[in-house]
Amino acid sequence: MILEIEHGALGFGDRTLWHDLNLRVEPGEFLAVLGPNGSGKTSLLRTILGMQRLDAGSARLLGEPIRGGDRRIGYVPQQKILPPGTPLRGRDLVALGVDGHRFGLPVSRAADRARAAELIAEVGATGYADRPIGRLSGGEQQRLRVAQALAGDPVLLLCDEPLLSLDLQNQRGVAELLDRRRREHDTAVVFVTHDVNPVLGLVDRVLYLANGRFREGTPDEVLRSDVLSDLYGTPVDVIRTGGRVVVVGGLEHAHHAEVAP
Ligand SMILES: Nc1ncnc2c1ncn2[C@@H]1O[C@H](COP(=O)(O)OP(=O)(O)OP(=O)(O)O)[C@@H](O)[C@H]1O
Repeated sequence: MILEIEHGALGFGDRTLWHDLNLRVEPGEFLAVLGPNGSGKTSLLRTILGMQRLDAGSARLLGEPIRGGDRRIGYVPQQKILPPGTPLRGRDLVALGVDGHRFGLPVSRAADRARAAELIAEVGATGYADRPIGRLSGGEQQRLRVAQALAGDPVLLLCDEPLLSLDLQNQRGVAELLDRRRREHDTAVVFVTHDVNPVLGLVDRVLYLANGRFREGTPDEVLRSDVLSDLYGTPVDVIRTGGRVVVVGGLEHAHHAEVAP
């Protein structure tokens, strides 16, 4: 098992984000973390990264207590498009992932350069890796961020809304990249998103956070009107149409992007 959270609880002030959270993630598994704004999705990733302590319970990576800065975890943070003037090439961004953690130590530069080139090729970015990163499209920048996250050859990849602001074609491209990684290397993927549709075909299990509670299971087990109505505590309709899932209702809680027009 890659990740195990037992009886996890987290809150801020008198607000509980989630409690009694039991979660196991197996090698190669794709877990989507869903839920409305503020339900604690990013905080869950920060907990797994060791940047946020649980109020109760335990979190383990490969059987050991979570510690910060573990290179066996790759992280694709919430996307920020970099401004055109950013004085960095795509290749530099990836190289930071390769040698950034050994800053100040003698390093084998040639080996690092070769590793960066290998990662860049893995995400299909060789053609533009030497251009200023701020001049690349959102999709191109995102591929390079994924390459950086893969630098430590992670067993677990945490992705926070990695498809945000990408067009459909780029959404598909980045999702396929993550999918290939888990199939070829058995890397587990924990993927935070407000819209499950772009990855619905890849998702093994869903963790749905809302109202200080959660539901966990396959998409068919969780993305159901009765299950989400119970979770939100208000009537919610889950509509499946044209291969998509649309969550309607629970308006004051649901994320706008999940609500049908
Ligand atoms: N360090 C902190 N101190 C106090 N409150 C915090 C802290 N970190 C997060 N919060 C609060 O916890 C709640 C959950 O935040 P989090 O970013 O995990 O939500 P989210 O589900 O990722 O939301 P979104 O979909 O909007 O990104 C928010 O109300 C946030 O303000």
